[in-house]
Amino acid sequence: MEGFKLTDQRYVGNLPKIGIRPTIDGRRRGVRESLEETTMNLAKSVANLITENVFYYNGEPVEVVIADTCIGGVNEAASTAEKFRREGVGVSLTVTPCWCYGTETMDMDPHIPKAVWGFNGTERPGAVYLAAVLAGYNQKGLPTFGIYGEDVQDAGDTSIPEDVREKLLRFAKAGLAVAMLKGKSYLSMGGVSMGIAGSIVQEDFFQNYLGMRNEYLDMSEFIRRIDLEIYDREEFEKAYKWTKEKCKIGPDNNPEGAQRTEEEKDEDWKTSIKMTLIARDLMVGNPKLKDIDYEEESLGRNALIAGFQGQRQWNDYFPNGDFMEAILTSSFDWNGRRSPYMLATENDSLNGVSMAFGYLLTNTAQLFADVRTYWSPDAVERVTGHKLTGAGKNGVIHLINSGPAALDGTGQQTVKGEAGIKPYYEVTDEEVEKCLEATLWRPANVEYFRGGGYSSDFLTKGDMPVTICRLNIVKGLGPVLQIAEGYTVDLPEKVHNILDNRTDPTWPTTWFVPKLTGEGAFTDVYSVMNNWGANHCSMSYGHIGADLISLASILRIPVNMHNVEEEKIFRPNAWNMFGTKDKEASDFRACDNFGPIYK
Ligand SMILES: C[C@H](O)[C@@H](O)[C@@H](O)C(=O)CO
Ligand SMILES: [Mn+2]
Repeated sequence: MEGFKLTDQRYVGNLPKIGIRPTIDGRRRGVRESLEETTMNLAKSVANLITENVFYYNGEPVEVVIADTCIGGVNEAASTAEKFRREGVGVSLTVTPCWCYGTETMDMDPHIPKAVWGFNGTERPGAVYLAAVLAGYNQKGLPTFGIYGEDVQDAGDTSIPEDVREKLLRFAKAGLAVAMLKGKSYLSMGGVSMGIAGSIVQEDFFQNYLGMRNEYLDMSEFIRRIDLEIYDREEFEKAYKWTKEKCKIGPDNNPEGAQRTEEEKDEDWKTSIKMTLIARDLMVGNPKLKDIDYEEESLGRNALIAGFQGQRQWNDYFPNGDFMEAILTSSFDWNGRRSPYMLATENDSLNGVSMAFGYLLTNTAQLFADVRTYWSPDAVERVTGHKLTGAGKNGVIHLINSGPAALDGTGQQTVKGEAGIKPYYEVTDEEVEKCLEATLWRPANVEYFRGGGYSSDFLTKGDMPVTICRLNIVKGLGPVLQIAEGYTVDLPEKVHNILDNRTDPTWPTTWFVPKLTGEGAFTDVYSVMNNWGANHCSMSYGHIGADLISLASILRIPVNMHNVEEEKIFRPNAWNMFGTKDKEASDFRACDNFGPIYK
């Protein structure tokens, strides 16, 4: 990102780097000398590929560290490991064009995601090393991705073929996501929301699978901070002014007698803004709080992910969390564009993790939603008189929740000339305005939210490639991930209005259709809905199913349902040893065998 300045160093410590390990045949007096330059050049071209294509959440290019020397044996392997520790390397990528000594050159750190690229040449046997070292990794229980290009290259060729490039980048992104999660917190603001199992925080899962810690607070902390004005008061004034200018208040849908008064509504608006400031400060701290003598509060909880219970106790008495959730999960606020915060509605921690997966792989805002209704073509026709055609012809799934989805989900940003969602550092000021313009803030439904508040109401533009995913936990099995790639759909206005009015029209709607494969859970649209494992999903822009699969495999989370093309599936080499015909079943066996990384 040329000219991009780091504005937002929100987590404790440095961001994890990617370490490159050029391995070499250790024999001096001829062999090693003849290979030094080629091997180091290979490392350098992989480093360039990564810094040009992989970015941290804040838009900075990912930092790459190359071993000081080629690694010809155990001494150099140990020095490299030492350097990587010193430099904060979180992902390891070994490259070689030649034969080297497998277990003598391996990276033995069990907590660092690993891949090896064995150059496909024949003058020197890089592919032979690849096979030998992967056998070593498998034998030692250190799952490692193997990268072997399909076409033979000439010795000394430093170009990276397309298939190799795709795998290197997929691994780099997935590995980095794993490294980014490690050491961060999930902050549970409140307890279990309305009996939603995802808001029962499973500590063992966070600790063993993600390397994260769990932090908790009671929602009364919001009251204390509101009453004692423990937030940046100048920022509050700025935010209030901004929202008055930019946030369009929509019609009140409550029956007349039940509507909140204008004074109550203005107070709700102010409280909603304060909740937003407070939730953010609770997650990541705010140096400004130290200036007003709240030094402890200024530190925050190092939370990469948080959840807000809201319903019931809070929302029964105070304004709901919709404004807070929608603004924090978006790519902008009154301070301008900034990276989104992963804040799960209803404290659904498992959906919060699903959001974080999508976010860390793409740097884009995620849409938290209820997977509300499958509308079959027949049901739509019965209710609206309209026969669905085009992308929605096989039926549509209504994604809608009580107003927390990121405003980026309006689809008002442009990617290659089409509607899309971009990382905040690529979003333009004009696109921010368009997202705000496409959103109405509707006085909350007071039957559900007795304390009032404001729900964001928008309709997602159609034709965007998107992926929904969801992490579930099954007793005895552990975590499982489900993934559905598909598209957002435009319905005729009249049809949308009739269907939307059957739910709560004050909430944001996305019409979603999965890509169908005609098999299993993707036989038809109904079967996707019918196989969804919980009430929520997280939606990410783009078809990122293959990236999610690679990420899940590093975390040893099996994928129980996906519609990703077989040729894009990329998992550690060991997975092949659990069976090659039925990849879904072998994934379960491999994950079970290796178990969570941080156990
Ligand atoms: C208002 C309702 O309680 C909604 O919040 C409810 O449908 C859900 O979102 C459940 O996940
Ligand atoms: Mn919900």
